[in-house]
Amino acid sequence: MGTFDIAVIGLGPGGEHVAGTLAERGLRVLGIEDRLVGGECPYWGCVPSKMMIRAANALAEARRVDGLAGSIGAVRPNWAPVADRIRADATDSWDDAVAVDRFVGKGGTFVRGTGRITGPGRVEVDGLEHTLERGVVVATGTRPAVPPVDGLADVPYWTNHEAIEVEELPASLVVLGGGAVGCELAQVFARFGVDVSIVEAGDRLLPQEEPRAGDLLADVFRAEGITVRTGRSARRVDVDPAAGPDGRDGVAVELSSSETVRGEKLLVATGRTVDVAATGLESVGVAAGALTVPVDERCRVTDGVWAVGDVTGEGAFTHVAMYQAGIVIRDVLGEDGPAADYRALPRVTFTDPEVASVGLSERAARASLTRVRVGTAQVPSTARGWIHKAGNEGFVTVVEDADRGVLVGATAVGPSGGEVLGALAVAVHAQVPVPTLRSMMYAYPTFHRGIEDALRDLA
Ligand SMILES: Cc1cc2nc3c(=O)[nH]c(=O)nc-3n(C[C@H](O)[C@H](O)[C@H](O)COP(=O)(O)OP(=O)(O)OC[C@H]3O[C@@H](n4cnc5c(N)ncnc54)[C@H](O)[C@@H]3O)c2cc1C
Ligand SMILES: NC(=O)c1ccc[n+]([C@@H]2O[C@H](COP(=O)([O-])OP(=O)(O)OC[C@H]3O[C@@H](n4cnc5c(N)ncnc54)[C@H](O)[C@@H]3O)[C@@H](O)[C@H]2O)c1
Repeated sequence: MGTFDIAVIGLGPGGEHVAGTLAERGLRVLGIEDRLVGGECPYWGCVPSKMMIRAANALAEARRVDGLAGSIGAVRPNWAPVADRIRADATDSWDDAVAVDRFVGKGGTFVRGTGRITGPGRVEVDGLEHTLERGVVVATGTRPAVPPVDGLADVPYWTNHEAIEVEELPASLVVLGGGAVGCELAQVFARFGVDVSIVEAGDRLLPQEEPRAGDLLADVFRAEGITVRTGRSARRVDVDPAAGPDGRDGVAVELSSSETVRGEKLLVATGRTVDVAATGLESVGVAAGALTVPVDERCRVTDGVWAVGDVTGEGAFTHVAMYQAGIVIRDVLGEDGPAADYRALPRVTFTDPEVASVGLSERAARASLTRVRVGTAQVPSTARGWIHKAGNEGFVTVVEDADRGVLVGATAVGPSGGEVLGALAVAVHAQVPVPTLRSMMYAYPTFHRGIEDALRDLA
């Protein structure tokens, strides 16, 4: 039992930033983490998946040498350096000692355990209660959502954890879910020679994005040998002795369309879920059935309780968690600063081509605004796209609120789509007038010059 100024439950990117900064600023901070300090992002999310993508993209580029720069013969993928790098460089063999020391070095008190709010100003960690004089920050993130599919619980499926920790690749993989996790990992494994089938319940891959982004990605995936099935979900999953190599069991997934997809392994990437009740938030007034933790523009849940990161449902991205953490740090310290504003929330799915977007899609804009204009430029038709040749698939789309003359959304699909997004995010965030965007210079021949073409196409 102890008395602190603040307790932070969950030390993923959001919680770790709040806890470390407030400790550095002299507050008595109790940091509570039941797994690894750093959370999903460094151990099973952004960082190792982007190392996998970097390696897979190197293979894809090598395969593009033919027709551009001669011939290097067949490229022979080897997963070992990727697994080694994830173990040694990214995750320290899934050991967070360095991160714990860093937090303690800033003056924080660390406890490994499961935290739970028991009432205003009170937190319990594995049976021990602590008193908080300023409050509690909930930053407990998400866990994989596993759909209620018959038989699924009886087969040894992968979530992002097993997919990231894999040392030896399977011969074949069924990926359930064509969102960000499913698409990124499907392409990685396929580029390393795994026979990948992806099944997405929505009409297209990345259904949250502009429809033409998902369609384009499906074309690229099919050209790379990935089997893409959209508009179908899993009805039943069974162990299938015939689906694994050398007599090892695999899985058979029966789809709503009655087709059966077989693979040595099954990756479930069908979204994430927040466990509101487990954090005890009902003791401070949050409805037990809430799907996410409701917060105001200062990330306050109620007096003396804040929430940051995936739990808030404002966007499951590390940059959202860090952004909200900054707001909570200021609020706890009584400092001024801008309130949360998600109009220019950027999203990048790091497939090849990258699918990057900010703000509203065309559909969302048309649903909420009176006059909308949209412009699109195809990357292969831009000077840089044409020069780039192999791997140049993509487009830039801009969405304008025509009454105000500002962009409210944009999408950049293509090589370095996430980098092209930078300029578009500034335009949406700062509400730069479209005539101003049209009158500036765009360096020749860059990918971001496609923005100028898309602006010219606004209609
Ligand atoms: C495969 C994959 C790739 C991704 N790639 C990207 C990317 O490229 N870019 C990007 O921006 N985002 C990416 N994300 C999303 C990103 O990882 C999350 O948005 C981010 O980790 C959220 O941070 P958080 O602090 O909200 O929660 P988390 O990272 O989930 O951390 C929450 C922590 O709280 C702990 N915890 C939970 N309950 C308790 C409790 N009761 N007591 C104590 N501790 C508790 C958990 O163990 C966990 O460590 C990716 C996610 C995945 C799965
Ligand atoms: N590059 C990045 O920033 C990045 C990368 C990975 C993950 N993330 C974050 O993590 C979050 C979680 O990623 P995710 O891909 O697990 O979730 P997601 O919500 O992005 O995608 C899940 C997909 O699964 C589909 N689905 C749901 N149930 C299904 C079923 N029974 N059968 C077939 N398909 C089904 C959904 O239609 C959806 O398209 C993302 O929303 C994103 O915010 C970000």
